[in-house]
Amino acid sequence: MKIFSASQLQKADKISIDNQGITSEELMERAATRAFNEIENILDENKTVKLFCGIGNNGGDGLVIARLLKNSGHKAQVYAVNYSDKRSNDFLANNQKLEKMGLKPIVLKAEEDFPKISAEDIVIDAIFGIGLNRGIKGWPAKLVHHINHSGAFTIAIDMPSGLFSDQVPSENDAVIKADLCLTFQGPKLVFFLPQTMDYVNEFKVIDIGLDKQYLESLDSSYEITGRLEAAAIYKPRKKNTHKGNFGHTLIVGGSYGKIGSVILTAKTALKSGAGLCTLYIPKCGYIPAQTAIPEVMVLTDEGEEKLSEIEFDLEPDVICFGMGTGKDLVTKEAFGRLLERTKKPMLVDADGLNILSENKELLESVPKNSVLTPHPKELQRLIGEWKDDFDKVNKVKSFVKKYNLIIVLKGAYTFVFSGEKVFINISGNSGMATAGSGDVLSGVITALLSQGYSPENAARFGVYLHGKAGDLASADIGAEGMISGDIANYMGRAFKTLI
Ligand SMILES: NC(=O)C1=CN([C@@H]2O[C@H](COP(=O)(O)OP(=O)(O)OC[C@H]3O[C@@H](n4cnc5c(N)ncnc54)[C@H](O)[C@@H]3O)[C@@H](O)[C@H]2O)[C@@H](O)CC1
Ligand SMILES: [K+]
Repeated sequence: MKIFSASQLQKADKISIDNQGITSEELMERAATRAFNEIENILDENKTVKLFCGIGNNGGDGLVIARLLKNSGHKAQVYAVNYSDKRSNDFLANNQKLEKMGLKPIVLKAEEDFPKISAEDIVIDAIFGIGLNRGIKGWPAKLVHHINHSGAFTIAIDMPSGLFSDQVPSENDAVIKADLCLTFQGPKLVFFLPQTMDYVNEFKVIDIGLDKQYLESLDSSYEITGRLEAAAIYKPRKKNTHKGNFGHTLIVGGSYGKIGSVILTAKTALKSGAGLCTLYIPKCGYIPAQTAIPEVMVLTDEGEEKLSEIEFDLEPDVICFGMGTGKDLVTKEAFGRLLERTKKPMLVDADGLNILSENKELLESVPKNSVLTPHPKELQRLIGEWKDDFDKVNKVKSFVKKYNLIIVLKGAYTFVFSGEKVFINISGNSGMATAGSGDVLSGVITALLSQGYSPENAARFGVYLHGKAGDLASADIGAEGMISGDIANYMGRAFKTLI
């Protein structure tokens, strides 16, 4: 699923109206009716709905919803948030229809007019949608705070009012905090960025029937990775195969006290379908690794406690480097030599990334199309500071183009940057914020690379599977109870959900 900008959606509205031979009022009726159907599904008859309508088309949607609520016998109070006297045509048309039914919106013009909102009420926010072009100021801003402080379950129509679709609000801007956002046609980029995601606790996409062909023709850098997209990438195994078909992964990492990290990565690689897996670790890790995973082969470095040479006599299909290595000079130098010798795309994580950040000249030697998996702090060390999330996204886009790499930026929504594209993953949960979760992610992506997935698909699919395995683990044992080894243990079941 592509993510469209506000201007693309506004244009798609117009084109759909023309192609379908309908009026904009009819499109509004369709969009708002579908939103109403969702609202009705979760409405409890005893609840009072307080609808706050702006005076543009987002407000028009609110008025349609008010009419439908009244028709189906719900208790609804409708307020027109009169921040200006320039009402849109479709707002006016729907206001008339509502008045004909004997329901006249109460006009709010100042703070004295604000109604009491109790925590038991349901608020529908139809004040501003994608037409927002400046921060909300004055008494409407106070109304937004009044709604946010009420404790009422708040449903935003299309966008939480005050949230821009293409910029981060400033600290002084008033923005609705929506428990649920019913968003038209597709989610907006700001729903996924760390600085703005908290305004949308949950969102549901309402298909308002815009012209499919036109939408498909639109260019967008941003795409969602959900179940459908993951299933399209998945290549089920053929019957006539042997372990050699699924590749040999070499996982290089670990140091004294941090052998667990590479063990987790290797275990996950095997549980994600890698045919063979060899661990390359300092000597001190030999017994723990052999004991923890009998299926893995273990090679040891000359170094007792840290990697110092990285010499091996095998031809892996993919090399993964960096978890638990530390950044010692001998390790850095051995990593540099490994990069020089490696031609196939590899995966670099954790201290591997920190070594690259401290020795930027090494970035030129990272094989093209390699996958780097930083968390935000590691990313900052790699690319420098950013002003806000939009600036960060642009900086990462330039970085991946400059070095021909793929960046997996880990977070509540993990972003995969590849060429012009940014893929936003929607599986996963807060239980995955636990030690070693990143080591597991490296394991699954490495295993997919070894099985012949392209680096972009391996990154995108691996991130999805990692999140899905986390969701299955959380459903069974709870977000607090799960540890990263559980994510590895649920990997097979994550694949099975795609069959
Ligand atoms: N035919 C269509 O175009 C459809 C539009 N729909 C709805 O229409 C919405 C967009 O409607 P509009 O373009 O009328 O815009 P909004 O309803 O979001 O905003 C109304 C107007 O307020 C003004 N404004 C913006 N920021 C302001 C601020 N901070 N303070 C005061 N005034 C401000 C702008 O002039 C803007 O056009 C969508 O989000 C969606 O809810 C849907 O009904 C689907 C169909
Ligand atoms: K809204």
